[in-house]
Amino acid sequence: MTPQNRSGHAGRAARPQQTRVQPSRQVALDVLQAVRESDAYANLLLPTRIARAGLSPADAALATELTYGTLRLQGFYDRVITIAAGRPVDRIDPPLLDVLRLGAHQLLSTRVAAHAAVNESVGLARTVGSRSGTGFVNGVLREVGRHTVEEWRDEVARRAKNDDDRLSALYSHPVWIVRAFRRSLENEGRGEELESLLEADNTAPRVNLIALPGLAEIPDDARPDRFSPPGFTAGGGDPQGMVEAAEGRIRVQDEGSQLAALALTRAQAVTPGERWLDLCAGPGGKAALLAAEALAGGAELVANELVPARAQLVRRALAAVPLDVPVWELDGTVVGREHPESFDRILLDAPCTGLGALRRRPEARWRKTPRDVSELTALQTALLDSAVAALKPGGLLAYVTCSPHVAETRAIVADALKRHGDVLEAEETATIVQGLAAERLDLAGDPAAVQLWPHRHVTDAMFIALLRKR
Ligand SMILES: C[S@@+](CC[C@H](N)C(=O)[O-])C[C@H]1O[C@@H](n2cnc3c(N)ncnc32)[C@H](O)[C@@H]1O
Repeated sequence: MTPQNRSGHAGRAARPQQTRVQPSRQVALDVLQAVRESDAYANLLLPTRIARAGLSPADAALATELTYGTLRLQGFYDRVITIAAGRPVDRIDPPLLDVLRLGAHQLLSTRVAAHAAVNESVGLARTVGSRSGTGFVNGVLREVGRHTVEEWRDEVARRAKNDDDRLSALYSHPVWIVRAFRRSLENEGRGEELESLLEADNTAPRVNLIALPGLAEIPDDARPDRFSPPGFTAGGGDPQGMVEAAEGRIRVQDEGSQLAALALTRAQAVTPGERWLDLCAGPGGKAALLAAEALAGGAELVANELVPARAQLVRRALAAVPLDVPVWELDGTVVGREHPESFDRILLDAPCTGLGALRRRPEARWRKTPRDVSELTALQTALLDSAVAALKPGGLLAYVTCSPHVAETRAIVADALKRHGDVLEAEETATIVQGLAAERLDLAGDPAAVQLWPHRHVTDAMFIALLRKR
């Protein structure tokens, strides 16, 4: 594999053919740049950019695939680009690196013809940098395109420093995340599933929907979820159209999130007049499901969310349910002190690293650091203490994260059980979740908690632990 030894000021390169950049590639590049430069969230920015560019549905789908695919496999593409360019990626102009990543994705992971991928990338390079950069991009991508993805995988693996580095490179996850996932799987005696998990994280998630129980029905032509009774994927129809037509009574929601909320609401029969609290409710997906379940069972619900803009989203989500749900904007860590022993059931869907939702937030893996874990675990502990204080004796608490990191999951719960051992006990969450699921889940590890996985359950990696206050 021949590195490109040019300086990046490629006066010597053959002049690439002039091309008009195809708009979906321009949109993808704009989003990649915004993600890199201003920490934008691809899932929020992409729809706006697609609308602004007036892309057709086909072009919008291409822009989405290019953006998400490039962000997911960025770690692998960077290794390839390093070899092809003969220099580490941190010595490549960042705007040109965006173009190279997007080009490498087209060459190695799509059916885009190689000449189109290279020419379009050269066109994009022209829009972002100096004229000299176009020759560099042309040379590097021609080298990338000279080998198949399998050959690149072999080469990248051959150069890896150790096995964690190999997995990190091939599956495009930072090493610390590879190690965190391994630890969590080993904790369940399933360490051998690591590569399947890493691979599943690089697969686009299905758009999963929920028909809020008692308020909407799963459409006849839909495919019901395997596990969550109100969950489904759309048959032939457009999921977004379905959501709009149902005015919020049908919503987009991952199956794992549905199971987490249902674990709390269906763990035992609801006594009318029960008071429920969703302590960290924004943006309100689980709050809407809790509200529907509360309405059906005659319970009351309070939602709380610290961030006012997110509290607004909770109000919007709750508008679909004809139940009066107050939305507080309190710091959840003080709710226990201000409202002691006030609630029969509490959902603590804690702020977390989100490492369990990397399929849908592709850039998150490059942003999070181990330091985020330690900051979040302190907050998770404080929120859990507050939730325990706010729970009535006999009440039930669901501690939930969309992260499988042991420090954010089993360690937080074990620590709380130790500190509140006089009043708090673990429920057999696995039995409860199996009891409500439409089909038996393949669960492993300590049955006091449930860890869902993208590779095993095709859900986000949600963690659910039910705790009872004596
Ligand atoms: C994982 S999200 C909750 C997701 C939500 N349950 C849903 O299903 O849509 C965690 C939320 O906690 C909020 N949060 C962070 N710190 C908080 C605090 N101290 N008190 C209350 N909410 C907080 C965040 O703003 C975020 O909206």
